Amino acid sequence: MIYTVTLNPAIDKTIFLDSMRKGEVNRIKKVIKDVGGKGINVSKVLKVLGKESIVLGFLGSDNKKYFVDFLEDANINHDFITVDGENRTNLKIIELDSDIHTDINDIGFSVDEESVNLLLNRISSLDEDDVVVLSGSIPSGVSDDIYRKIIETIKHKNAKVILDADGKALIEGIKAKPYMIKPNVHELKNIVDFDENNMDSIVEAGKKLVNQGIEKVLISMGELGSLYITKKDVLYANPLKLEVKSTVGAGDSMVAAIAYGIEDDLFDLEILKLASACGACAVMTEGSKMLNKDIIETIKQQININRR
Ligand SMILES: Nc1ncnc2c1ncn2[C@@H]1O[C@H](COP(=O)(O)OP(=O)(O)OP(=O)(O)O)[C@@H](O)[C@H]1O
Ligand SMILES: O=P(O)(O)OC[C@@]1(O)O[C@H](CO)[C@@H](O)[C@@H]1O
Repeated sequence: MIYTVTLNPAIDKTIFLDSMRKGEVNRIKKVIKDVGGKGINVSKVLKVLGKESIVLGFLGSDNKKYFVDFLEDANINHDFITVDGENRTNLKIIELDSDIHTDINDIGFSVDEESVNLLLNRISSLDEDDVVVLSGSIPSGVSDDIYRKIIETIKHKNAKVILDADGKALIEGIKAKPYMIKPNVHELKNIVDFDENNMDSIVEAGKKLVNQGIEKVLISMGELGSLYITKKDVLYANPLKLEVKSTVGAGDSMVAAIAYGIEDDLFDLEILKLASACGACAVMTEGSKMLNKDIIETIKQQININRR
């Protein structure tokens, strides 16, 4: 089974306006709302790909129904620990005149120690060979080394953990040597030093992490495509020229494809192809709405993978 963990779910509120004028009243032209949070997004894409998963994590009691109704309508399994407070609303601002996209992510609820222990217990009961996705920011009250603790709890069971985090959560998390990580270039900068304008230097940074014991590193580089680095191989996926509707969830869509590929024992090349198609499809989709499987299949045919 694939488990996704979302410690800090979010309602993604995408607002469209002509341009943002600081210090003035700005009028919104259009709003869309989606149920989001990185792990939840991964489970949404897995559903589209035809794969079952279970969403774990924390869910604030105040607006819990909005999330539960969405997940149940979409037939996505969930088993959250309910905590006091409200799930955050993250603003995704799209300025139509300049096509600038800005994210303003809220802090979210605070979690008590008892709830953290309940989650750790729930995760410790996972089965051998499960695939576990740990992604997104850590709410207040939860320590920065939570992902490290979770990985240490389940690693001996042969569970394969994919970690997609930023800052201290990533720095701490990689100490437990997850099976795979999916940093973007900015996140990678937090853990290794390299020249982001030089592809060879980015590859070397990925290799350094593989040599430290992380088996696979997928580095997403936005409009420049992505690199998939293992002990045996360095694969590069060319980007496609796309109409960018929203990059929100592009990384999560790649992570979903990786989880799918790991569970189905796909070759790395196939995983990267599917991940790139899912990432591209997310970019072509408004907000963090559910992707379309036919579009993913069509895009997959256009992805070129080169060995480096
Ligand atoms: N502007 C773009 N044009 C074409 N493809 C893109 C673009 N932005 C993203 N992608 C595709 O989506 C993948 C993931 O994007 P990105 O590197 O921005 O992930 P991310 O920063 O983790 O995203 P997020 O945190 O918003 O989910 C890229 O590797 C690429 O395949
Ligand atoms: O604040 P975090 O947890 O880092 O990121 C949260 C978030 O930006 O990630 C998803 C896109 O990847 C969105 O659905 C959500 O709003």
